[in-house]
Amino acid sequence: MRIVVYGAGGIGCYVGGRLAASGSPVTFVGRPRMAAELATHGLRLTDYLGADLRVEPGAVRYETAPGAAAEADLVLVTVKSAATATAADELAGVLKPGALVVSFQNGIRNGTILAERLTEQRVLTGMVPFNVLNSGGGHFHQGTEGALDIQRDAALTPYVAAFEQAGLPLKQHHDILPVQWAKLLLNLNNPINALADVPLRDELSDRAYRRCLAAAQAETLELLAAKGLEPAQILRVPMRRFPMILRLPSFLFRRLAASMLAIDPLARTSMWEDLQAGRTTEIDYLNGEVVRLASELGRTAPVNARLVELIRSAETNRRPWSGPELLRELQG
Ligand SMILES: NC(=O)C1=CN([C@@H]2O[C@H](COP(=O)(O)OP(=O)(O)OC[C@H]3O[C@@H](n4cnc5c(N)ncnc54)[C@H](OP(=O)(O)O)[C@@H]3O)[C@@H](O)[C@H]2O)C=CC1
Ligand SMILES: CC(C)(CO)C(=O)C(=O)O
Repeated sequence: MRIVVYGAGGIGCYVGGRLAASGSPVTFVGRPRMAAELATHGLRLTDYLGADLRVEPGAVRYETAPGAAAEADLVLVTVKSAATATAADELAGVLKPGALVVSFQNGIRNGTILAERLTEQRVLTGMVPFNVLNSGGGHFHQGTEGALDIQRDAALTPYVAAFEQAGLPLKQHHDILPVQWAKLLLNLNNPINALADVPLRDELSDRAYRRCLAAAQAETLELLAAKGLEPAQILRVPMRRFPMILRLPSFLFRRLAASMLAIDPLARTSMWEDLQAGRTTEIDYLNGEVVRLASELGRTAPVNARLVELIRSAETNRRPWSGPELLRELQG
């Protein structure tokens, strides 16, 4: 039952690391920079509940060539969305027929991109609800709560115990699409956090940034209603009530939505990390997905479209946006 993590960065090292720390045979496939880091430091996996686990350098199997996936029974795909098609083509050249492939990525279409290219394998869609902070030196920290969500499938049965053992139980769903859209509603905050250039907790404590997110979510919820798709409830409150809660004055928000601010003080979004590292972001797969949905319905999504444009421009020319400034821009 060899597990391969394909695209082992923040999420891949954390999820694969916890599986390895609890005794599962895991091979990581990723970049030479990460291979060197883990060869020196090994892995340290911590979480908001106080877990502190280690995988010693000699026990981390980190490879940089796709061929390392040839022996995989289960592949966890954890590349960013823009890299999915290339990863799928590489995997198609090496995987055994019948191998199980799971996308643990944000966005809606990664599972489809994988399935189109991996016709001899079984592809499932998963979702990671929590934040992982890559602190460097092989240390990955889960900063928020949540179980791994995944499309229900009998092929998962041999792996359920391993994930349970790793402290990452799988929550299986008959229909994963409403779960993906619920997560995407939260990820609409990724560009706002990346443009704000502050930790998530500071950003969500600022009502102007929250109103930006509320506007992006309200626009998306209307489109989903028009499409007849009800997002799943993945947090304590139904998704459709989020915009109203986000718009509350800060003293009320802190009182009524304390759990939304229960985030590691250093945590930021994966899109902030991309801008920081000078990489192309996932904006086309997040807010861009809303713009696509609007056009499919013959409508527009001006708030999300503007966020796409602002991130496109920040990919080459970055500067921090204050809350009121960003709100004016989105209302404009
Ligand atoms: N970080 C977080 O807190 C969360 C992230 N997510 C989602 O999880 C997914 C993964 O995110 P995250 O872990 O942050 O991303 P990272 O960028 O940290 O990790 C992905 C890694 O895969 C590498 N990679 C890309 N293409 C290949 C390839 N063909 N072969 C081998 N390695 C490759 C990347 O290298 P390079 O950069 O050089 O291309 C990078 O090191 C995303 O969809 C993200 O939105 C979901 C929940 C929370
Ligand atoms: C968990 C969350 C919403 C924030 O870290 C995320 O998915 C991301 O950063 O991409």
